[in-house]
Amino acid sequence: MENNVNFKSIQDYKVTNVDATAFYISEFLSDSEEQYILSNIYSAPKPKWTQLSNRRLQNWGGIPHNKGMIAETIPEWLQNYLNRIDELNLMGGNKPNHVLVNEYTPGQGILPHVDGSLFYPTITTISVGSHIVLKFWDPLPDANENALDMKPVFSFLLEPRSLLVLQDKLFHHYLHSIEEINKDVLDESIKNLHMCSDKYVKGSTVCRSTRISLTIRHVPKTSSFKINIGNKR
Ligand SMILES: O=C(O)CCC(=O)C(=O)O
Ligand SMILES: [Fe+2]
Repeated sequence: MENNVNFKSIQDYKVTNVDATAFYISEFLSDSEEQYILSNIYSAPKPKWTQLSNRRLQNWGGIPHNKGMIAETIPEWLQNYLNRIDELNLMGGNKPNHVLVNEYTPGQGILPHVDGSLFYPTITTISVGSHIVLKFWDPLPDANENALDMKPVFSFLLEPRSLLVLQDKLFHHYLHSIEEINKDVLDESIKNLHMCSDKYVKGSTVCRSTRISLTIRHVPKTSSFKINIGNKR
């Protein structure tokens, strides 16, 4: 399958007008790759989906756990994209080994959170099917565990077929969320608009359709699970 972008270096895609560190690649995937990913995700058996209250998801590569992850083989259609991410050398020599697929219909989203210690601190996200706006929040210094105070600081437009990379303070410090709304206003809070296609015009409102994200990360501790069948000794 053809690769739309000839990378000189991921550094050429750094989002320079926000705190460290984000990279954004518009058109990371071709149209046919996007269709290929969508058709594979939607042909997964129904039990592969986990339904949450505000989205549904698929786990590939295993279920991350603080004691580690029992590694499951990633199918070839998906491994292909993990290899593409691996070539960018974003995970300190570790290979991406886990993919969380999230599906959001218009009006669905995800509450502010940080991804936490189960993962090597690089998040890579491929978006397909629709755009979405990812919003970042600064936790306030007097935040306590009961009521987490935070203020919105900026947002990124994630176009279909794009790749987003988050590291450093954008992994550890700022929370990220997707608002549960049907359309997004492309206002001045969106800091990567200049890196997006011209079709996304500043000040306009864009209606969401169903978006799938593939969050590709490295889970540090993995083991393979060996089943002993018929050997009781
Ligand atoms: O769908 C996205 O881009 C965000 C998903 C996310 O934040 C997560 O899975 O931790
Ligand atoms: Fe997240």
